[in-house]
Amino acid sequence: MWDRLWINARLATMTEGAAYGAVEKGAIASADGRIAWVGPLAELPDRPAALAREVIDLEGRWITPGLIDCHTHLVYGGNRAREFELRLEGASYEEIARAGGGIRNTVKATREASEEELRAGALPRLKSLLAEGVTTLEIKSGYGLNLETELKQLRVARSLGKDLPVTVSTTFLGAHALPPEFEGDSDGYIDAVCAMMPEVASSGLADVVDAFCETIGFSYEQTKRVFQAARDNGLPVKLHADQLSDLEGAKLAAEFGALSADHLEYTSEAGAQAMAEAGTVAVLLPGAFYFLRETKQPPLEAFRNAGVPIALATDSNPGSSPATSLLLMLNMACTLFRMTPEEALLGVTRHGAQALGLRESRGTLEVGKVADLCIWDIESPAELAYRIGFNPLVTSVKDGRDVECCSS
Ligand SMILES: N=CN[C@@H](CCC(=O)O)C(=O)O
Ligand SMILES: [Zn+2]
Repeated sequence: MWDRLWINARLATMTEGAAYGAVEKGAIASADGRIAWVGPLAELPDRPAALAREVIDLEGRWITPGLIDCHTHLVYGGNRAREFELRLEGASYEEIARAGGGIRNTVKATREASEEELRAGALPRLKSLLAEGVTTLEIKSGYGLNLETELKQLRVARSLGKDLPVTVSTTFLGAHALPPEFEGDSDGYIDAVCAMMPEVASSGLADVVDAFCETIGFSYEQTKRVFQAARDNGLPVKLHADQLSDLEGAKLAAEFGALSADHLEYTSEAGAQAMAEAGTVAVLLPGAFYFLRETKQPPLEAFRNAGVPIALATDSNPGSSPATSLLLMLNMACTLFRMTPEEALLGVTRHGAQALGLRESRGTLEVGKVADLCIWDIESPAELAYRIGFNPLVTSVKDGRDVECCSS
C-alpha cells in the first residue's frame, strides 16, 4: 500500500513530450519517500482509498517537481549594501573588486564570523527560498579563501541540509578571489587551493569543485590547475565562466566534463557547442545580470541550437545577486533573456537537477524519483514565471512529507 496519494491534480511532470509534460486530470502517489505511481487518474489500478493510507484531493491544483536552486552562495558574513550605494554613485563591480572591496569584504566578515553566526545569517535566506518551494539547493564556499574558513562554510552548509527539509549539494569554491595575504601572487594562491584539495575531498564536506574564471578572478590556465587537482581527488567540477569577458571558460568546463558552466554572458558559439558535446548544463543567473546592470546577453539561441540544457538559479550572494526568490528568477529569465516560461520552469526542475548531477533522483515527476513536490494554486504553470512578488505555493512536499517549517 502507498503512503500518500494526491488525486484530481494537474501534473507538470517536466518530462519530455507534451508542454510541461502535463497530465490534466492526474494522480501521484508516494511510498517510502519516493514517487510510487504517476499518471492519469482514470488509470489508477483501484479505488484511491484502497491504494493509499492517505488520499488528498487537490481539486485541480497543479503539482510540479520540487524546485531546485543549483547555484547559491548562501552562507557568508555581513552584507554589501554600502557597495550597492557606491555602484549607484558610478563605481563598477570590477572597480570595487580591484580596489580591494567586493568579494574580499565578504571574506573578512566570513573569517570573523563563528559557525553559529554564519548559520543564523543563512537561515532566513534559506527559509525564504523554501517558502517558495525549493526542495534542493546548492551552497558554495568561497568567502573563506583559506582551508579553515572554507571548511567552516561547508560545515554550515551541510548542517543546514541536515536540520531543514531540503537537500543541500555543497561546492568548494576556494578559487573565488585572491585573498589579501596572496596579493601579487595569484599563482601561489592557486598552488594553495590545489594543496587544500585532498583535505577538502577527504572531509566529505564538498560534493563538487568550482572556480571563478575571469579577469578579476583566475585565468584559464589557473582554473585548469584547480580542475586537475579536483579530478585527481575524485571530485566533479563546475565553473563561473564568461560572465564579464570571454576567457573561454565554457570550453574549459566542457573539456573537464563539468556538470555546469554558469553565468555565460560572453560565451561564444564554439563554447556552446563544446558544452553540448560534453553534456555540460548552462546555468543562467538573471539576478546577477540584473543587479550588475549587465548589457551583454547570454547566447540563448546558441544554447538552444546546440541542444545545451539550460538551468536557472538565484546566485544568492551579497555582492552581485542578493536574491532569495527563485520564482523572481523565472520572471527575470523570461523578461531579460526571452526564455519561455516552460524553459524557465525546466531550468529550476529537470535541468537544475542535471546541473547538480542529480538527474537520476530529482527534477521530474517520475516513478522511482524522490517524492519532492510543489503544490500550487495556479491556473497554468506559466503563472509561476508571469507573476512578480507573488507566491502561489500551497505546500511543498519533501521525501513524501509536507514541509511545515517555512510557509510564507
Ligand atoms: N562571480 C563571482 N561570484 C559571485 C559574486 C560574489 C560576490 O560578489 O560576492 C557570482 O556568482 O556572481
Ligand atoms: Zn556564483
